[in-house]
Amino acid sequence: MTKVAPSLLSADFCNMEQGVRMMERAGADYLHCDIMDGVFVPNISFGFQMISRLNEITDIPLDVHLMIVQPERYIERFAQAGADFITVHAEATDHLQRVLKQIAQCGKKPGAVLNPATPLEMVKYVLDDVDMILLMSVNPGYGGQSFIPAIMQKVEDLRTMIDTTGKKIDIEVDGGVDMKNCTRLREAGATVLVAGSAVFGAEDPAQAVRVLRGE
Ligand SMILES: O=C(CO)[C@@H](O)[C@H](O)COP(=O)(O)O
Ligand SMILES: [Fe+2]
Repeated sequence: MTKVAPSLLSADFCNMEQGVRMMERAGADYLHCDIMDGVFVPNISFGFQMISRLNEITDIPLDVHLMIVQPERYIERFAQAGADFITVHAEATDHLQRVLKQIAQCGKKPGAVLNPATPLEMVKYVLDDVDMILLMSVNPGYGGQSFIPAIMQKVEDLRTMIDTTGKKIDIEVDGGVDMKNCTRLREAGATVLVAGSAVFGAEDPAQAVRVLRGE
């Protein structure tokens, strides 16, 4: 079944716990935590301390999306802070396979992330090393952007690539996911949908989560 990971980037940063409780009530499967360093992306969000506190206050698995250069420098710190999934951008490291191994060695679930213009070839030879591939459907850095339509085909192509190997790897899609494109995304093969504005901006977040999940 499709999982929904609301992005805390769309929560009120002065009331983060309230945002977490709202997502617990809404039935979120994961909490998506966007870590931005102001170098890989033109924005700065939050870091270890936030992950650590989130881990203390909730049982929902933390899906930590690292938008930082040379993520290998900080894997242990995010693992210790309580991340469950750690995803790293293929564009941000020269040694993707090594970083994915490092995440697994820390006992966490590794994922590779591709920006919209990055070809699927970049993950073709690391499929043994991931639990998840995250396809960005906006250029990373901000919430509330519009879904790039070409990514629908990319999801289909990645599903074919994964299925031909027989491996069980989640396809997560992040950026501009909403009620209008979620059905097609699930049909294309997405298994985890990240949604910031579509859930936090909804009148009824629980209903939004159900629609995104296809219930
Ligand atoms: O990683 C990112 C942005 O860089 C995302 O996780 C956004 O935070 C998703 O927000 P919406 O596009 O769903 O509003
Ligand atoms: Fe994200």
